[in-house]
Amino acid sequence: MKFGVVVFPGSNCDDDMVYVLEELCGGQVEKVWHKKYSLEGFGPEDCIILPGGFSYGDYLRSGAIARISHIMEAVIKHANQGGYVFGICNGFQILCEAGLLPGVLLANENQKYISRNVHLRTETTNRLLTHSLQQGQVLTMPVAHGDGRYYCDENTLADLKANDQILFRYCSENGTVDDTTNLNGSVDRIAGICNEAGNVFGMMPHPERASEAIVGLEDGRILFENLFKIPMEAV
Ligand SMILES: NC(=O)CC[C@H](N)C(=O)O
Repeated sequence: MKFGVVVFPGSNCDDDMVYVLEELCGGQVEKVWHKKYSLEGFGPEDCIILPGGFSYGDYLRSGAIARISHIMEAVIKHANQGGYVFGICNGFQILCEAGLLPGVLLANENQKYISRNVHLRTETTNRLLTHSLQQGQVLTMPVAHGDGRYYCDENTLADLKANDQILFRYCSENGTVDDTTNLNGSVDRIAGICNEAGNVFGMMPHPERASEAIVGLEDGRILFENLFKIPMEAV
């Protein structure tokens, strides 16, 4: 399997993604420009990454313009055929705008850009991205966003819970989720989710910025290593 890292005007985590997947994980990676109409050369066994950044300057609404870019038609097709897609930060925002994931990312509750390390509680290990973790395991990695407040209505939240689609919630160092872990006002402290089928993942924190000892944090690499087990049946 190989990875395609989509590059939009304003993406700024694409090189970090390529570095982690290629240099640290030993994977095969190709960048894919947003103006392409197809994902030619990629199959259902390949994983498409939507990296973080400020696609189209975050004008209109984060991810709202990227969602109508040429390449997203191909990404939606890839996902609908069962292909894996992983969106990080701005990538998560784009996946929600595109309807590949439920809900939306709103401006942070405090109306400020938040850039700091956070703790994440692993909510499920039944999904490819988290399969090697322990239920409740706490990971540490940075967030860097202005529009990170995950919102969905009550019915959608009930579905996310019932279908085991919540991957991570913001928590304290010891794994508790309470008022002190309300980072940005997200519904139920949600930091990352997947679709019902389990082939589309999105999260606001940045695992690619926490993937080697030299940067002080390594938990993020676990998530990328898990993707090398595509398809889920291979786990
Ligand atoms: N690091 C990022 O991907 C930034 C995400 C987004 N543009 C925001 O500020 O909310």
